[in-house]
Amino acid sequence: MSYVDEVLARVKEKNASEPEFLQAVEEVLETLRPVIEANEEKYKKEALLERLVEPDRQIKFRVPWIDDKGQVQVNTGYRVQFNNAIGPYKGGLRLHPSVNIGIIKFLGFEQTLKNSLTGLPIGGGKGGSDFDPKGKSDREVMAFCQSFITELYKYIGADVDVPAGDIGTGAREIGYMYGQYKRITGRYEGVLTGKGLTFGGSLARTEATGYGLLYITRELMKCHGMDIKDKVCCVSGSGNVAIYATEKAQQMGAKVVTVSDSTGWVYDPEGIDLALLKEVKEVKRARLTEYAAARPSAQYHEGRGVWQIKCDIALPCATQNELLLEDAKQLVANGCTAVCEGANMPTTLEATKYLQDNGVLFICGKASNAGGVATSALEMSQNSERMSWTFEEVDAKLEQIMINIYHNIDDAAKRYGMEGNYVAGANIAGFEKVANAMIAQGIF
Ligand SMILES: NC(=O)C1=CN([C@@H]2O[C@H](COP(=O)(O)OP(=O)(O)OC[C@H]3O[C@@H](n4cnc5c(N)ncnc54)[C@H](OP(=O)(O)O)[C@@H]3O)[C@@H](O)[C@H]2O)C=CC1
Ligand SMILES: O=C(O)CCC(=O)C(=O)O
Repeated sequence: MSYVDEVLARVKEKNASEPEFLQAVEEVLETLRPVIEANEEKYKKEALLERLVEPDRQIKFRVPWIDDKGQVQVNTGYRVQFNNAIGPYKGGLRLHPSVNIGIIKFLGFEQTLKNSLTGLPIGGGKGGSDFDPKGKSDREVMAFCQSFITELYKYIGADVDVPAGDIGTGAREIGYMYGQYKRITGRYEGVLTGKGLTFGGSLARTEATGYGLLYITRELMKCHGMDIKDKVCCVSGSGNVAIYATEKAQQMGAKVVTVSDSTGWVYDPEGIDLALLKEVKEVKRARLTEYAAARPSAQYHEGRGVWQIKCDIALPCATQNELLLEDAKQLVANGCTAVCEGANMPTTLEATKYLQDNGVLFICGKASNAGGVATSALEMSQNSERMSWTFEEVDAKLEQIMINIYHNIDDAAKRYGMEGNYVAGANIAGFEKVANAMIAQGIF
C-alpha cells in the first residue's frame, strides 16, 4: 500500500463521522500523489501527511447567552487551530446551525493550504458556532458574540490566532467580538480582521473575496484566449462573497443572471440589479422573495436550481456541496466554459471530476476565494504598522495576489504533468510551502 493510501485509510477510520473533512482530505491527498511519491521515504519518515491532517488543537466550548425573553440559550463554540507552520492561525468564524466539528475541521484544513497560496505569512484555522444569527435581534447577537469571545479570547491574539468573518459572521458580529476582546484584555490590537473602518478595518476587505474571485477568473480566461466581457455568469448565494463577485463581474462587463439563498433562487435575465440586492440582503437582511417582488424582470423559484440556467461562467458562492454531479452535467450540456469557486468546497468530488473530464476550466476555492484571507493579512499588516492604506492600494495588491496565485497553481500543475488541472496545482503549490516549513521547524 502506498503512503498516501495508508494515510487516507487511517484518516477515514479515525474521522468516520466527519464526511466534509474526509472529502477535503481525500481531494487533497489524491492530487498530491505524484509529489509524495517523488519523496515518499522522506515524507513517510517525518510522518508529514499524518501531521498535516491532524489539527494542532481543537477547542470546543459552551456559549451561554440570554435571549430577548430572558431565557438562557446555550450554543457550542469551536476553534480549530489547524497549522501554524507559516504564520499565526488565520481563518473565519462560521455562525450557522449546521456547524459541527467536522465542518470546522474541513474548513481549517483547506484554510492551511489556501493561506499558503496567498504568499503571505498566515497559518490555517477556522471556528464558529451552531448559533443562528438569522431572526435574532441586534441585542441577542451581541449577547452571543460577547459570550463567545469571553471563552475564545484565551486562545487568540494578533500574533497567535486571528479570526475573521465567514457565513453568518459579518461586520456587525466582528464589531461585537472585537469590543468584548478589548474589554477583557485591555489590548487594542489586530486580533480580528474584517473590522469596521473606524477601528482598524481595511478598506476593500468587504469586497475582497468576491473581487478576488473575479480577478483570478479574468486571468484564467485571458490565459485561455477569452475575455470576461459580455459573458453570462450564474452566481449562487447572495451574501458577502456573492454580492461582491456580482459587483466586480458587472464592472468587468459580464452579465450576472442568478443569485440564491438558503430558501430559493432568482433568475433575472436582464441582469441582477445590484443596488436592489444590496438593499434586500445587506440592509434589510431579508429573503430573495423581496428582490423578486421589487424587480419585474426577476423570476423567483423555491429550492435550488441556479445551475440549470445557461451560462458561460459559473461562480458558486454559497456553501459546501451545492454544485452536484447533476448540476455539472447541466452546466456542460449548456456550454459552460469555466467554474470558479467563491465558496469553500461548493463542488462535490464527482461534479469536479465531471467538469474537468469535459473540458470545463475549474479553479477550486482554495485558490479562487483566497482574496478574502489575503486582504485580511493586509489588514493585519496595516494594524501592525498603525497605518491605513487607500482602497486603491489594497485593491491593487489583491489583484496582483490573485494573478500570482493563478500562475503559481498553473505552474505547479505543469511541473507534475497535469497541465490545466488547477485543483492539483492549488493543492501542490499550497502543500509545498507548508511541508517545507514543517520540516524545517522540526517534529511537533
Ligand atoms: N466572507 C469571506 O471573506 C469568505 C467566505 N468564503 C466562503 O464563501 C461562502 C459564502 O460565505 P459568505 O458570503 O461570507 O457568507 P454569507 O453568510 O454572507 O452568505 C452566505 C450565502 O450562502 C447562502 N447559504 C448559506 N448556507 C446555505 C445552505 N446550507 N444552503 C443554501 N444556501 C446557503 C446564504 O443564504 P441565507 O441568506 O438564506 O442564509 C447566503 O446567501 C462560504 O462557503 C464561505 O466559507 C470563502 C472565503 C472568504
Ligand atoms: O479573512 C479571513 O481570515 C478568513 C476568510 C475565510 O474564512 C476563508 O478564507 O474561508
